[in-house]
Amino acid sequence: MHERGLEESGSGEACASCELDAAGGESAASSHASSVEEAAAAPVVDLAESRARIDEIDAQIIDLFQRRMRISRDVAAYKKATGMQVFDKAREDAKVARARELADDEFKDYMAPLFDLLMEMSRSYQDNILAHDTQLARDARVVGRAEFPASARVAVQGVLGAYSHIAATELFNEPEVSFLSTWEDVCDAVESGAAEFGVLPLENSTAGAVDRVYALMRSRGLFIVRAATMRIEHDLLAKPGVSLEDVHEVFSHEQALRQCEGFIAGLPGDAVASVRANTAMAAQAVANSPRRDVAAISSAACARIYGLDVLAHDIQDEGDNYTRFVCVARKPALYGAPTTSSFLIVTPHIAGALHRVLARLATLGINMTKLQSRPIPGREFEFMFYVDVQCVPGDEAFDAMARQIPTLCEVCRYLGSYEEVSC
Ligand SMILES: C=C(O[C@@H]1C=C(C(=O)O)C=C[C@H]1O)C(=O)O
Repeated sequence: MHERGLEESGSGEACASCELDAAGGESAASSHASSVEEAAAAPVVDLAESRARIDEIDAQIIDLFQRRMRISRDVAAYKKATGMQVFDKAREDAKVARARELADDEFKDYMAPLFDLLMEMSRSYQDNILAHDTQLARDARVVGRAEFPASARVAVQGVLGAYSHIAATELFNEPEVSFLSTWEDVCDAVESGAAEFGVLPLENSTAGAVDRVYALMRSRGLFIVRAATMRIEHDLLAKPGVSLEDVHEVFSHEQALRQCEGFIAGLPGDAVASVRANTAMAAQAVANSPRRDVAAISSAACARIYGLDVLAHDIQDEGDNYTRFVCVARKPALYGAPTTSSFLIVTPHIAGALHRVLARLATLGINMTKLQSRPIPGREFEFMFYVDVQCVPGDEAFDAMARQIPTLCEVCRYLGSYEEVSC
């Protein structure tokens, strides 16, 4: 009964545990190995022979699978002619329930994952045949290739020496930088054309996602055209001649202060932490202060800009600290050698909706490098997802994905394809 349907003709295919039953009078292989003597007495099933039998069955599975998929093709044609959706939940639920009924008790629980996979492949095949012309596919078709510009008008939030400014100078050889007060202002400048590009921090390896920047990626129509990961090295800066013993107050951005708590606690002069809007402003405040007992946690670049000395270098308590910045523009473009694409999706609020998206990426052989969930404003307990994948327009996998993934989502917005650089 173990190979019901496939072996109806009774080709003599026997079950290994039945053979053991016959030979040793026991039903489970594990009990055969319960003692050394019994294990020695038990007949060992030949591995090569078992594998040869598995190979034979697999050949039949392949044949049946292909027959099933060819029928799926007919179903796709029917759905195209009648305008029916590819996914039919009621039919799939009934199929899994029936498979559980047909399977022996021992194998019932394998039926749902087995049929989920079979039906996912059948749906993927149908979606491919239907070649949906989605907005994502249209956006990807028009995105052009170009060299990344060496100089440009670039907007950043903060002041001279802020990490976003350093990122802008790493991304562009000769940026003409404008310093704005907020990330919203940076997006406004890019949208209005006042700046060609904006540089925004998207995530930090210790502090996590920068929620407000993610929200802007959703609400604004901007595209990522490059990403830069920068190792953040926090330094302690003070006026020339000030020593570690003199420091009684340390200025910095609250995240930097948190990342250097242990260092501050270990300072000889019982120093207290004092929050500033950002690390560059902290350096500026030390430079402008008449006091000689203050220091700033900031960057080596800010030491040069504000005429301060580096009292201690690389002072964060824990290992490496990276921030990933994105360079955004009004239009998508493939600059240099892009490898990563980002998009934002909202899946239907039903069981398995996100699973179907992830399964489709797996079916298409696409490597997903990020999945970030954020609440949808105004919709309680519903989430949108930011997805990064390792393929770009023009790749066969991307083009298939662009036609298929939007059909599984309520919203699927392309956020751009870009090269990832480190600085
Ligand atoms: C093949 C069909 O399309 C899809 C795939 C199914 C399958 O592979 O069995 C079942 C339902 C649909 O989600 C169908 O509608 O019958």
